[in-house]
Amino acid sequence: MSEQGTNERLQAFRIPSLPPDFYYIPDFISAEEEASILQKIPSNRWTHLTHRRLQAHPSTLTKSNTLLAAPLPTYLTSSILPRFNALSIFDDTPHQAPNHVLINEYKPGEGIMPHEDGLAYAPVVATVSLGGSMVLDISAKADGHQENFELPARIFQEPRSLLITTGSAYCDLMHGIAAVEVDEDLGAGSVANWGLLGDKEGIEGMSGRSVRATRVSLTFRDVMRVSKAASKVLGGLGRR
Ligand SMILES: O=C(O)CCC(=O)C(=O)O
Ligand SMILES: [Fe+2]
Repeated sequence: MSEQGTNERLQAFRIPSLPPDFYYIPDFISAEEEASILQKIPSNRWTHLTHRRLQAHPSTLTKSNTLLAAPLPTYLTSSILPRFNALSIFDDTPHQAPNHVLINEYKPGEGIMPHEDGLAYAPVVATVSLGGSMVLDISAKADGHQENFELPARIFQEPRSLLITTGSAYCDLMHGIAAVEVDEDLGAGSVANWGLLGDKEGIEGMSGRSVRATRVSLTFRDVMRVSKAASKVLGGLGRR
């Protein structure tokens, strides 16, 4: 996101105290939209891993990290893409729009090891959370210098929220989710996006604890390398 692309509205959601280019927006989608998306995720496309299950739309990348061009399903785009556009989130990526969505589902006690998302994608991830809350742990890479910021840090993601990770936050940091059933010690001093949360009171009422429920995340990305070959073949067949 360039300075021009980053509009005023987005600046209000920047997570202070962290390296630049994390933005957190609570209540990005409505409860009705959340329920509708959850209900439309196909039950027969999951790949099961030890600590989560996932599916990729429109498809998994090839071995050379190429996306075979195909549209995203409309249930993932109809309410969400116009809002991304209004915030100029993908204005500076090669295709100026997300072309790939990874859906991850975590049951209580599941998580994902610290990692970085790498070079197959433009350095912008927009993550919509559905169903449950959890803490995303942010840490510096072993070789990274981030003296001005307090790392590791924690970002609390509520259901229906959007987290944008871009710029150096994408390139220089790692993220992971602890495999726990309860996130603890949540408060103003320990959660980087505390001031931006939609429901701090709910956490305070639980003395800084948040019990995990099943969480589904939609990670929207722009894959750099796209092949039109497959769609040409299919289009050609379709015309016959
Ligand atoms: O579920 C999330 O929010 C994180 C998923 C993730 O890091 C990934 O798919 O690369
Ligand atoms: Fe990731």
